[in-house]
Amino acid sequence: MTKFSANLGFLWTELSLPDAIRAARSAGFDAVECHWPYDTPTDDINAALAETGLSMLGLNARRGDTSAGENGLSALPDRITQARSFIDEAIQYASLTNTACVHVMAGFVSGSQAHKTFIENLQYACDQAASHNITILIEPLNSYDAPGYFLSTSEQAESIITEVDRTNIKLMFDCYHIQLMEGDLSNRLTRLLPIIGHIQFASVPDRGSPEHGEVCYRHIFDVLSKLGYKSALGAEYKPAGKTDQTLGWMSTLK
Ligand SMILES: O=C(O)[C@@H](O)C(=O)CO
Ligand SMILES: [Mg+2]
Repeated sequence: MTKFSANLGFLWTELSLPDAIRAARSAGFDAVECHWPYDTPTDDINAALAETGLSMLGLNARRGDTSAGENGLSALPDRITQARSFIDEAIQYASLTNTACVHVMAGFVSGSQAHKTFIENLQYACDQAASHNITILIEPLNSYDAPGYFLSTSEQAESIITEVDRTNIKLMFDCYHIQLMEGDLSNRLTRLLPIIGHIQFASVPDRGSPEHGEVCYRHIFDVLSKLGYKSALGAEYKPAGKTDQTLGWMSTLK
């Protein structure tokens, strides 16, 4: 039976994070994950997790000045100090909430200096995270939604992971982004499984609930089940309306 994690960056966004955790439990999710939880005290998160019995699978380091369009700082050569302070903050928050993974975002930049900066910041993040048993994730984003984002394909992520050369760095394989950029999801999931730390999904191309669109998630989840993948899959889609009214897929895709 497939397990699902509710991505609270997109689902139940009208609720506070603790109440969204409770809503995810009531809806039958097996775990939760979020984007940027920093306005919520860790005690409130922990109370909701304890009450529901759910665990938090992942959170993101801050992205920088989002009003100026920033989307991560970790590959920006002139922002290393701030990028590392966001990494420290994310690891601290994850450690206090027993969160398994921290997603470190690269940002809008390109070139060899950016590549070097991203590698070194990721090595820093992995070394800080190791003693807390936290895994660092990197996620390729598609170039329709995030044009100019430094990391855009699973192939680039694979070579970065090799170069970072730490045991606690993995790929966040978001089927939505990877279908838009590269396709061939079944073969790619199979080949990349050893370096995958978390999987997310949404319909393609509209990033809605997963029962429609060009990807047959029934097939993808069967592939993962045959591969022995047991971790909860992250439902990271933008609900059309109230989240509770978009969950019909949960019973058919279980
Ligand atoms: O796919 C996404 O957008 C997310 O997983 C994320 O972490 C923020 O960009
Ligand atoms: Mg994602």
